[in-house]
Amino acid sequence: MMSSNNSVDLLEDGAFAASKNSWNRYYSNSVVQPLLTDLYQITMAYAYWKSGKIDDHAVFDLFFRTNPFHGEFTIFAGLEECLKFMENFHYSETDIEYLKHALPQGIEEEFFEYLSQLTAKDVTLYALKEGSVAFPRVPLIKVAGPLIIVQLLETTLLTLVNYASLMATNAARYRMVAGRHINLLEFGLRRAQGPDGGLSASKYAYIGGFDGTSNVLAGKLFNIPVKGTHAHAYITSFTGTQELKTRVLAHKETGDKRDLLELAIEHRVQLSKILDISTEESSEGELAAMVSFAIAFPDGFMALVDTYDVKRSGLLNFCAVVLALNDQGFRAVGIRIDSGDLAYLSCLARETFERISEQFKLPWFSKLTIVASNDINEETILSLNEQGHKIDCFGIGTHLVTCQRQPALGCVYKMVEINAQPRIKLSQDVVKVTMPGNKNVFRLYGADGHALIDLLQRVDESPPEVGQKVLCRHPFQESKRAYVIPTHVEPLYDVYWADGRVTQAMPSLEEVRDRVQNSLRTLRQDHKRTLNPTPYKVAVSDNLYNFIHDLWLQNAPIGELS
Ligand SMILES: Nc1ncnc2c1ncn2[C@@H]1O[C@H](COP(=O)(O)OP(=O)(O)OP(=O)(O)O)[C@@H](O)[C@H]1O
Ligand SMILES: O=P(O)(O)OC[C@H]1O[C@H](OP(=O)(O)OP(=O)(O)O)[C@H](O)[C@@H]1O
Ligand SMILES: O=C(O)c1cccnc1
Ligand SMILES: [Mg+2]
Repeated sequence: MMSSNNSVDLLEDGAFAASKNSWNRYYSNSVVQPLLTDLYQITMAYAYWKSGKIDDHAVFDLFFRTNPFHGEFTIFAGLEECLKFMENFHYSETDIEYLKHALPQGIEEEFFEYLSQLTAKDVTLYALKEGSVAFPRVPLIKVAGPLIIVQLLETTLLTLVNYASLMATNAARYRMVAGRHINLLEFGLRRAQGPDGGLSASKYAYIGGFDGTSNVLAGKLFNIPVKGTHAHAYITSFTGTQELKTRVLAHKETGDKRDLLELAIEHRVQLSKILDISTEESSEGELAAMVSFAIAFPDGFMALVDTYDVKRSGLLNFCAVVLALNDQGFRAVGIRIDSGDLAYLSCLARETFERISEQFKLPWFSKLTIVASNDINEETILSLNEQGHKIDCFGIGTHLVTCQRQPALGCVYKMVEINAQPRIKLSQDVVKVTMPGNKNVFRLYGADGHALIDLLQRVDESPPEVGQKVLCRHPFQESKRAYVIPTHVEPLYDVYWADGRVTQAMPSLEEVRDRVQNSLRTLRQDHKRTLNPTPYKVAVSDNLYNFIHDLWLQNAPIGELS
């Protein structure tokens, strides 16, 4: 397998270890700026300003209502990017010029002066830890501060959290079905929703549990391992062995030079008898391509074997080149299969490797890596697992990065309090009713150590205590209640932004990636299974329950029957 460090077998050591530097700390996506918002945020800002609401203090919750992919959990991601946005929040001179032109005529000049001085310094942002599992209705982020600025943050925060969390969740689901020991590579850039979608996909796939990406810029910016093989074009660019300009490869230790093509042809004759495949059927162009690729990367030789016919051509040519490389002291890495029945072909390839391994007394030959790609999704992996396969690594693009099964996570940003007065948004649809007021969230753990329930409380309530009975209520169904005696209580919020600066040391991407797996481990298996998972409970305290329902009654108009 190839990497940016081509002298290293990447499947062994993983990352682009040459540089421990991450550009990520300095990289801030220049598209993420205050004008990356919906026009209505700015028109509202003017109307708030004009109506004297400049000193109003608001609290907004950012949350989703249903888990994606018919699952019962979501991975929260995107927080670091939100904080970078808060840090850089400032309208430039050209932004103001543009707004003067784009907003309706008649806007007072003083408003533009106000905007030009506006920053996020008076805002406080609370959030769950990036990479932790999260559930519907629990605010992932809570933002408090002057109404105008807090409102102006809405769209940008949502765009930073929605796709990031969806993507990290998708990746974590692929990791769950693939199991811990399979390598997962993200190959989606060409299919992603534009360049920014592609870059975000690589970052959040890694956080969600992928091992690397083919996206080189993501590798540089986020210090994610970059990995890859080659395309069919490399094979089809050769029509015959006469096209090989270089055939010589020096022995890795002795420096003794041999013609790699000649060695490969000799081995191919021998192998054709062992494997009972005629050399007539195998492609000369494919052999030439493999020999030339092996000469370019003798330590990381990896080849696509499905360009013509896996059984009759690709595998035979590949194994011949691997034996030729072995003559010259090099150990190949493996194959990629990109079409056909991946279960059958991977078993066939493994069997072939095992036979050769035994015949030539080369134990490592049986362990050559088998990479599979081609429109793979969660269901394909589950089905391959059921059938039995010998794949070591999946290369996944389209379904992963476009989140084909559910292309958006419906995070929303709702006002829950203004000037210390709670606000509730009513709806015919009960799941759309907001949870009013400034709230805190606690995760309560059960006797077996698993997370049992998330409990929302009003901020002025005292937190639940270990060993003390807590009444947990369904937010909308009066009869649904339970007592919980937690063995551990985890407050879910930390303050991440206050007094104009980031208030926590930000974890590295690796740490966030580890948190995803650790956090998922706290969930019971039945919440995580693919088919009909059990919903995780999100409850409110008795106090919050009564508060919501009193407010609901106060705000719901009484109808008249006639
Ligand atoms: N054993 C298998 N079980 C379930 N799904 C599989 C298996 N093998 C491959 N698949 C999936 O089946 C689909 C096959 O794709 P498709 O019908 O395009 O065939 P193909 O092999 O790519 O053919 P072509 O060579 O013509 O491109 C892919 O999505 C692939 O991931
Ligand atoms: O299938 P995905 O999950 O998106 O993975 C990435 C795909 O991109 C590459 O080829 P491409 O699809 O461009 O061409 P191909 O279909 O002819 O292989 C690769 O060979 C994979 O098939
Ligand atoms: O390196 C690969 O094999 C690769 C990269 C991108 C897309 N498909 C395959
Ligand atoms: Mg394809």
